[in-house]
Amino acid sequence: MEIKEIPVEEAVGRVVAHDMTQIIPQEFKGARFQKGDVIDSKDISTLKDMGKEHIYVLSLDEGTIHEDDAACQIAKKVVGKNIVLSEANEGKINLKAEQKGILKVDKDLLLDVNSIDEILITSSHDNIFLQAGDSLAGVRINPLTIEERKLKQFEAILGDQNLFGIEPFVDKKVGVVVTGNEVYSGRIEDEFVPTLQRKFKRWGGELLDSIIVPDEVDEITEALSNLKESGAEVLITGGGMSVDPDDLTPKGIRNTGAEIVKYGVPVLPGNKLMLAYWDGIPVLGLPACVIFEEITVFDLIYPRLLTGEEFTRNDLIELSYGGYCYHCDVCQFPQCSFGKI
Ligand SMILES: Nc1nc2c(c(=O)[nH]1)N[C@H]1C(S)=C(S)[C@@H](COP(=O)(O)OP(=O)(O)OC[C@H]3O[C@@H](n4cnc5c(N)ncnc54)[C@H](O)[C@@H]3O)O[C@H]1N2
Ligand code: MOO
Repeated sequence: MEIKEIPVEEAVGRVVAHDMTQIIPQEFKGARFQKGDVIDSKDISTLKDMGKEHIYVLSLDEGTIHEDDAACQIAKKVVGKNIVLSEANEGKINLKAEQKGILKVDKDLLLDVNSIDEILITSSHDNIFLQAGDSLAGVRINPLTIEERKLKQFEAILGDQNLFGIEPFVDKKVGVVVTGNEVYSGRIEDEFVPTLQRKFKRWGGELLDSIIVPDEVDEITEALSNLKESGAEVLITGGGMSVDPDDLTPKGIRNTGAEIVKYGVPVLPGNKLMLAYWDGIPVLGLPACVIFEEITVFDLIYPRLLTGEEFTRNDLIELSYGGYCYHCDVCQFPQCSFGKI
């Protein structure tokens, strides 16, 4: 890389070799141009206002690329669907969510591409919930200029894959079966439906209908069947998931003929959750801790179900790492370690 003096009129597209200060009394004092900035046509007049007839620019060696251009090229290659890119600045580009959804990160590939020292790609966690406009990752070029061969090396590792994508939400109709003799008989007021309504507001989905049944296996199975018939796209049961003789909900779900993915998930709170699929419809058996705790395993699984993701037994086992909630005084989820793999 070489430093050259050139007339400002010839500076468009060239790279500034050092910071250049502008002072406008009562208005501005600072580096109007910084080392590494690329000059565009609008900048010529500003440079003249600053008294510059000539400036120092960096001349790129053959086979090298400016940090901003390289960051742009790389950022475009690593993004999949529903992600937008910021402008390049100081060799860095931020990636943001174009719409609400679940972030998908190819973690292994992320580690592979970061084996090139000149390219630094930083990511949020796989499977986190993002609102439109949320930042999720950064792409930075380490030196001011990077050799083209490093970009080729990066492309060879990436192939036709990408690192990041956002799976959008689809609002689904949810059928809820509340179980428990104490609720059915009216001894206590149901807390499941109000809790779930709050969760639907936060994550999405809408209540199709809810049915309260006693702790009777056949009644649980029949209520699920009725809600399925009515067009439920997700089925949820509340309560009766633990070890007492009256905890009969898992049996009620099994008796529908649904395929059980797993009963018992290594996440706290929420160990006693069951996930099954019944003709492709997810069935979630929720333990009663969901009505007591602010955030549980439900909040890790349900938003992903809204994207149409199909969970395997292994996906549920993977939740064990990071699946321990700290019960903070003020809950910051999802900006915390809960559910981060
Ligand atoms: N010895 C063990 N005890 C418990 C275990 C265990 O593994 N071994 N598991 C614990 C876990 S984890 C959970 S979570 C809880 C609750 O599990 P259940 O889903 O079986 O809850 P229930 O027995 O049905 O009810 C517990 C409690 O919550 C009230 N409840 C239930 N449904 C409603 C509702 N719709 N509205 C309001 N309140 C409701 C119910 O009246 C009980 O007071 O079990 C641990 N125990
Ligand atoms: O389903 Mo329970 O967490 O684990 O309280």
